[in-house]
Amino acid sequence: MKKIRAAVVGYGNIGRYAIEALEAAPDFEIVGIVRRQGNENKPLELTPYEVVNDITKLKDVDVAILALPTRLCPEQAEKIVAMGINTVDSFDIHTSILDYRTRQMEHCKKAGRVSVISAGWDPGSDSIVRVLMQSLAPKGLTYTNFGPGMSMGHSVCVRGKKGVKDALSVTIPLGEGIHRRMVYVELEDGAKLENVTAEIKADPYFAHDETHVFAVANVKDVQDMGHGVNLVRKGVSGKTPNQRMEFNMSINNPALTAQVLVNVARASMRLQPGCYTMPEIPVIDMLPGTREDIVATLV
Ligand SMILES: NC(=O)C1=CN([C@@H]2O[C@H](COP(=O)(O)OP(=O)(O)OC[C@H]3O[C@@H](n4cnc5c(N)ncnc54)[C@H](OP(=O)(O)O)[C@@H]3O)[C@@H](O)[C@H]2O)C=CC1
Ligand SMILES: N[C@@H](CCCC(=O)C(=O)O)C(=O)O
Repeated sequence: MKKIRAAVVGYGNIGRYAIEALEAAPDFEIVGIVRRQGNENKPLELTPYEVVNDITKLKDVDVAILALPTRLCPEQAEKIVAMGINTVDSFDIHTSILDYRTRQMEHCKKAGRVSVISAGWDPGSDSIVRVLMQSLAPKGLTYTNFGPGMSMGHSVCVRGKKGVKDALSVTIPLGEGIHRRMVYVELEDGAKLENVTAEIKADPYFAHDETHVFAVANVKDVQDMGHGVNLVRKGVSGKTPNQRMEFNMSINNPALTAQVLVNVARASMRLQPGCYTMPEIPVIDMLPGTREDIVATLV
């Protein structure tokens, strides 16, 4: 059977784990990796692969996994679908997802291609669980409690601030979906902690949560990629109250996110042209194999 030809765009945390997830998948082949620096200082583990600085240099790519900082995804998704290549990404600014989907829908329909956006674990697989739980108990309350653990979106956001060499943002659950942000920054020479703190607190990633910023000598010494979620809903099925449901996971953040990106890259090959979020995709299409085998074994 013809394998799905995937490219990975960006070789940071998610990019590295995306390569591993693609290598472990039975139905994918890696066409190449797109990096800002191209082939320069190619890491040893990428020896078997073509590394380029522009996706146009790779042949016959079916789907591009955008392992880029969230804020760069919309622009790249627009550019890459216009080349006739499907895209998947883990864009995680929840308040901007609908706008992004609306804009990317137009680009996908014009190009006759598919984008799956905001696919990771949150937004992503948690979004599917929230939709499912709400369908099981249509009236009620759902709480998404993260961590404690490293939020990659928040860490990437802080790393992009002036005066910051490296950063780690840890999410602390306070209960009922409320979180505290503990941010550890390695500052550039001459940068002032108070200026960096003010910039972080003003960013939409942090503006609505209690946030504390600390300077550390070396972020690598305090980093841990573990994270997790506790999703709970209590509500009413029909007219019957007290229905309580819960979903928990404790994970390596980039490994889980990359696995989901590979799953939706697969699903993208089976969808009609358009832009989708995860609850809009049949979950069965995220697995390799035939629908018949999956129905026979998992339904
Ligand atoms: N939805 C979800 O559940 C989740 C979403 N995410 C999202 O994934 C995103 C990526 O996270 P992560 O892999 O840790 O990020 P990294 O910073 O580790 O990697 C991003 C890579 O993008 C490339 N890149 C291209 N342009 C730029 C630029 N201007 N600045 C910085 N990097 C650039 C770089 O690769 P190169 O040098 O090779 O060009 C870089 O290594 C996060 O922003 C987060 O929002 C993360 C976890 C979960
Ligand atoms: N989008 C997150 C994954 C969900 C956890 C989260 O949003 C948080 O810790 O705030 C991330 O970037 O790590």
